[in-house]
Amino acid sequence: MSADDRPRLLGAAVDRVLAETLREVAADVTEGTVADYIPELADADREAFGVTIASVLGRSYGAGDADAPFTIQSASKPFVYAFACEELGADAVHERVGVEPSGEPFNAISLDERGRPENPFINAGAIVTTSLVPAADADERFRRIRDALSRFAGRELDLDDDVHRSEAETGHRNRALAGLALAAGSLATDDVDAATDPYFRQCALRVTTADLALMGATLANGGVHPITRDRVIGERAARDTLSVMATCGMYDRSGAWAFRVGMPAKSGVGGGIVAVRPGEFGVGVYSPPLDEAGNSARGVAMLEALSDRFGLHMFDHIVEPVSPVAEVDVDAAAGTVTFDLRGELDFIAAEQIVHDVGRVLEHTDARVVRLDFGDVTVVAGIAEQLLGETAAAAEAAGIEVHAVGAPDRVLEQFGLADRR
Ligand SMILES: NC(=O)CC[C@H](N)C(=O)O
Repeated sequence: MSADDRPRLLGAAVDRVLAETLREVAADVTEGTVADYIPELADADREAFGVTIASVLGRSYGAGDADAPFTIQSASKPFVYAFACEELGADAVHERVGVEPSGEPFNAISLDERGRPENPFINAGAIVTTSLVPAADADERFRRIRDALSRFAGRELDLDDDVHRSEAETGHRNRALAGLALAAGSLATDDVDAATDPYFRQCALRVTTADLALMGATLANGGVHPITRDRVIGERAARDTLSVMATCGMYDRSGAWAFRVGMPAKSGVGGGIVAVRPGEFGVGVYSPPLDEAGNSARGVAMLEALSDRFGLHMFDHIVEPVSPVAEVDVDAAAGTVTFDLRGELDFIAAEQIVHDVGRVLEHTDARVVRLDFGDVTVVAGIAEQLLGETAAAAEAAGIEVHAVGAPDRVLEQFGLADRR
């Protein structure tokens, strides 16, 4: 083994599981039809099949045709939506497009009672979202979208001219959807082409599963690219995007997807799917044959298998979280009790702390409680309230509460800055 092989070897276990799962899925899933309503897509290699997982720490794991290029198609939509939310604020975006799963195919004629497409991930809503990106004309709009998507990927994405031309020549239904949105007052320009032209080009941007995985990892990481460290969007826009991906990402299979896979995701007719494990990683999968809903058949099966194998469903039960109280130290002579706290303090952690403090106070006559935050990483809003109110109640009962060992930021967070 050369020194150069060593870093690679450290991730080999994940690469191996990915390769094995890919092989099993390829053997099990043989149905699906390559999209041909955009003529140029019909030439895709049916057997191409690849996967990449990119973690928020910047490491990537892959198998199969992980680096094969394909057009991003509808997997561009969450990133353009995120960009529009970042530029305009989510409220302005939702003046013109909703956030309801449509229960309909990707190319459905969709307008709600307010004249808005149901969500930004079906074509009608995606075209409206593209039209919202502030720009003087179609060229500038596309340039801004390409720049934004390139920042999500961490490299300059290029356009597949043939696929773009092919869709521009045949995309009459999308032009009609843009026309309906214009008539209903939801398109942000009065020139249909100024919306559909950049939309067709955004769909024809070329990516690999490695790009999709990093784009997903940027969302997983609250909007910061794991490798370039570029803050592409704010945390709120990242959260908003993941919310819509969780409910609307897989068209009229969004319910079955949430049930079986349980990860925010978005598919494209080029055969790509991007999925996200918030806080942890992004996944990119590629296989051109599509199921009846227009989602990559093997891609869906691959993510189902990974979700099962790695326990990735967002509602999987975390059995026993470690106790937020690492140690309790009673100094009877001094009349103090010190609680060494650790980790991420969410509601349950705060509940545990309050419970432990109460029990210790019942069994000692300590008059001073010291909460040591030295090893605490985050205090969630709800934990902040619970601990703050407990501290106030304890003081009312004649027990002093001191917060120690925490950065000021954490102390201020729950009103203990003056209790040191
Ligand atoms: N589902 C998709 O990927 C559709 C994208 C494609 N460019 C279209 O508008 O038809």
